[in-house]
Amino acid sequence: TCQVHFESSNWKSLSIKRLTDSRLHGSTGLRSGSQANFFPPLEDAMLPSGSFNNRMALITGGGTGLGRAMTATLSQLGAQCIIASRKLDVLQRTAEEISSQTGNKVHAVQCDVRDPQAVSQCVDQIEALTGLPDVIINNAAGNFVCPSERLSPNAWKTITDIVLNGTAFVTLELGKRLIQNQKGASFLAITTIYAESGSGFVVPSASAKAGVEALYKSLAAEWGRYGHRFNIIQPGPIRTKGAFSRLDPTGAFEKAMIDRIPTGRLGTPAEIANLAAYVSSNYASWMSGAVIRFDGGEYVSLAGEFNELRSVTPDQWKLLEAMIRKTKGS
Ligand SMILES: CC/C=C\C/C=C\C=C\C(=O)SCCNC(=O)CCNC(=O)[C@H](O)C(C)(C)COP(=O)(O)OP(=O)(O)OC[C@H]1O[C@@H](n2cnc3c(N)ncnc32)[C@H](O)[C@@H]1OP(=O)(O)O
Ligand SMILES: NC(=O)C1=CN([C@@H]2O[C@H](COP(=O)(O)OP(=O)(O)OC[C@H]3O[C@@H](n4cnc5c(N)ncnc54)[C@H](OP(=O)(O)O)[C@@H]3O)[C@@H](O)[C@H]2O)C=CC1
Repeated sequence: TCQVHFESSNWKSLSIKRLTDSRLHGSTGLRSGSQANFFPPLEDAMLPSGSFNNRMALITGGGTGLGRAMTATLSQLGAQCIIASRKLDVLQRTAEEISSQTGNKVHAVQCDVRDPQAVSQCVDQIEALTGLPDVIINNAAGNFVCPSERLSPNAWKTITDIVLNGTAFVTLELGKRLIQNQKGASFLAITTIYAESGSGFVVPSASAKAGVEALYKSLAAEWGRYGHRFNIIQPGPIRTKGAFSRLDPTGAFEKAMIDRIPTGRLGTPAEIANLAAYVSSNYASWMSGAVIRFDGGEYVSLAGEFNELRSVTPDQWKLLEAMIRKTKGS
């Protein structure tokens, strides 16, 4: 039976008490993670094979993590891919591995997106290798958790240069050349759910990702006339070495994240790769200016003022309901 003593009628103190009381914690059966069984991730490519035949795709940061997964899916669906980032050895290894699995060529091009000259040279190289791409995925990013009072000017500049300026340099350089060549394209930016809400402890990333969203929504309006679509995916937490080593270095944060995600689990790289492939494909040719949150419900879970009441047990609800019903008038 439930042994909760109500010291006040404040539901928040009740909820916090429950979360820290191990005798009660197991009793709801709701937060055990078993709800993830309702939402199993599917790992195979969703679109028909050949959906990207004769199409060229550029994926920045395509050597690792989510960019690598998107490259693998696009390549499997027939695209010729170009992956670009700073570490050529990592890019070459990924390119060879994916190519050998899919039979479609993956090119590795070194590029630091913070440097507009390097971006221009990278696009020269791409033009020579494959011609201008039909699909551009701005996925490269930098981030780390840090109290804002500890950030140096260079720390701020490093993150905002990669995320906002890097995305702008790649997008503008390719956009101008595509316009000159009268070629249409799909642009996709990978942001994050806190681009919308802001978030403490990742302030340069939050500011830059919000800027990326403004850039993409603005260009969706301006460059439709040139045949360009611009869309945004905001992922929730998906385990990658790059993200988790910098945002949850001890691993202590992961359980709390899973507990607040209504689907009871992290996302997988293959799931976001399927969504990115759809958004970048001709099946989504009417989609532009869209912001797609892909987070298992984490954002709304964090936002709702009363969502902590999930941890109230049925017995506790009986008590709460009796208290509420006893109230007469205001
Ligand atoms: C758990 C996940 C849940 C949710 C995820 C949600 C959103 C995720 C968003 C993401 O973007 S995840 C992707 C993360 N991936 C990466 O960050 C990969 C690339 N990152 C890097 O290469 C580095 O981490 C980098 C961003 C710091 C850039 O490397 P670079 O070599 O160019 O920089 P420096 O090492 O020279 O540092 C520049 C500048 O920053 C200061 N700095 C670096 N780390 C920290 C830190 N941890 N705390 C405070 N400051 C830091 C460093 O000191 C330099 O400043 P100064 O010159 O010293 O002033
Ligand atoms: N994983 C997650 O939970 C979430 C991820 N995201 C977003 O997903 C995207 C991928 O992140 P994820 O795969 O997790 O992390 P990774 O660290 O694996 O990916 C980041 C990529 O960006 C590249 N990169 C970093 N700096 C530069 C630069 N200056 N020039 C060119 N490329 C650069 C890196 O390659 P290199 O080091 O070779 O330059 C790396 O391949 C990012 O936009 C991130 O913000 C958003 C929300 C959640």
